Amino acid sequence: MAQKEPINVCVTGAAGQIAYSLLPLICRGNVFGEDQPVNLHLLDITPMMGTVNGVIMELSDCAFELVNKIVATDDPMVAFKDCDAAMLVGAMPRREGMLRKDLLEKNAGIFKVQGAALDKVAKKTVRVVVVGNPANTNALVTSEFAPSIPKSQFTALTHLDQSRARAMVAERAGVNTSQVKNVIIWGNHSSTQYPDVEHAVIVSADGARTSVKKAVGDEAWLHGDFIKAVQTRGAAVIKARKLSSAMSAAKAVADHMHVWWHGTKEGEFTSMGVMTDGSKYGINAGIVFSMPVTIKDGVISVVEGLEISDFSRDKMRATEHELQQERETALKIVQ
Ligand SMILES: NC(=O)c1ccc[n+]([C@@H]2O[C@H](COP(=O)([O-])OP(=O)(O)OC[C@H]3O[C@@H](n4cnc5c(N)ncnc54)[C@H](O)[C@@H]3O)[C@@H](O)[C@H]2O)c1
Ligand SMILES: O=C(O)CC[C@H](O)C(=O)O
Repeated sequence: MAQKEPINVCVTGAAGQIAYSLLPLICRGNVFGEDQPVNLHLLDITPMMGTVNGVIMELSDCAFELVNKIVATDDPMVAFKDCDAAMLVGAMPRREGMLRKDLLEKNAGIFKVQGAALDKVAKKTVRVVVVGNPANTNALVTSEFAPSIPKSQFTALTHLDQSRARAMVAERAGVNTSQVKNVIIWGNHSSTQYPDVEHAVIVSADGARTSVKKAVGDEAWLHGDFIKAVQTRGAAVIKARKLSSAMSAAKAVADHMHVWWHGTKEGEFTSMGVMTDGSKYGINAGIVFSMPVTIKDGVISVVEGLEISDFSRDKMRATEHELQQERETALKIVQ
């Protein structure tokens, strides 16, 4: 069988923690497929290039068969050249005691520069996932500065929140995580996000579907401690590790891009931050808001027509409000 042409995959923040767990997943074929060769474009800032070279030495020592070429650079114009996929990880993580606002001030500028570079040199079909926090608003900034690339190509990572929610539900219901489907993350990758199980199901080995509500049988938990635990899980990891989540974040980035590349399964949806156009679930236009989506042939479509309870509506409003405020602050910073 003829070998596939390599695709160009950029990972920013290549010297950092998340990249260290993410790169092996890409190189083993866990993201783009086990038959898909990759040219890796690794971007970091100038002082980190020594570390990036060490990472490249290790990648070489792994002898990954799918790696065709590796380019290491501190120049976004080189990193994004002809890119098919861009994983924008590089940004400062929050440490204990830091506020979200502090991160916006520190990181928004990075995404202005990278958006402008993507605009000039990446393929117009490039699939971008923004991981660096605040991920939703950084995705918005990236897209603002890349006007020649369709807004549909910019997404923010909320897959980690989805995985956290599925794992918590699975544990509570006494089932395997793989059985928990269609949990939705609405809104911001922050403590206002709304992990919604009102449409979620547990699928048994014979294909029977039971609502999560029924399987868990504890609405007070689902409406209370469960939501809080998902919303604050990132902070809990920082408190315990004294470092931001990295292994789980890398797995989530890989899963996010894998589903974008290969599509969602029949009857299933996944959540990601997408640019709003004002026509879905009453959420205002112009923010990157996590929604349930299906994906076919690389095209992301928001799942429409889900019934939204008053409880859900209130939670969605709160996270929408936070994103609108972040948007205002960010656009002032990068103007
Ligand atoms: N969305 C999510 O679910 C999620 C989950 C975990 C972490 N994060 C975020 O991901 C980001 C990275 O986390 P980490 O633990 O890998 O951090 P890290 O500090 O270990 O690594 C970040 C890397 O980015 C690099 N960097 C900084 N500015 C850059 C620029 N302009 N261009 C390219 N690279 C640059 C740094 O030099 C560093 O090597 C943080 O903002 C963190 O908060 C998001
Ligand atoms: O900074 C935070 O509170 C969260 C860090 C990271 O995004 C995560 O979800 O683990």
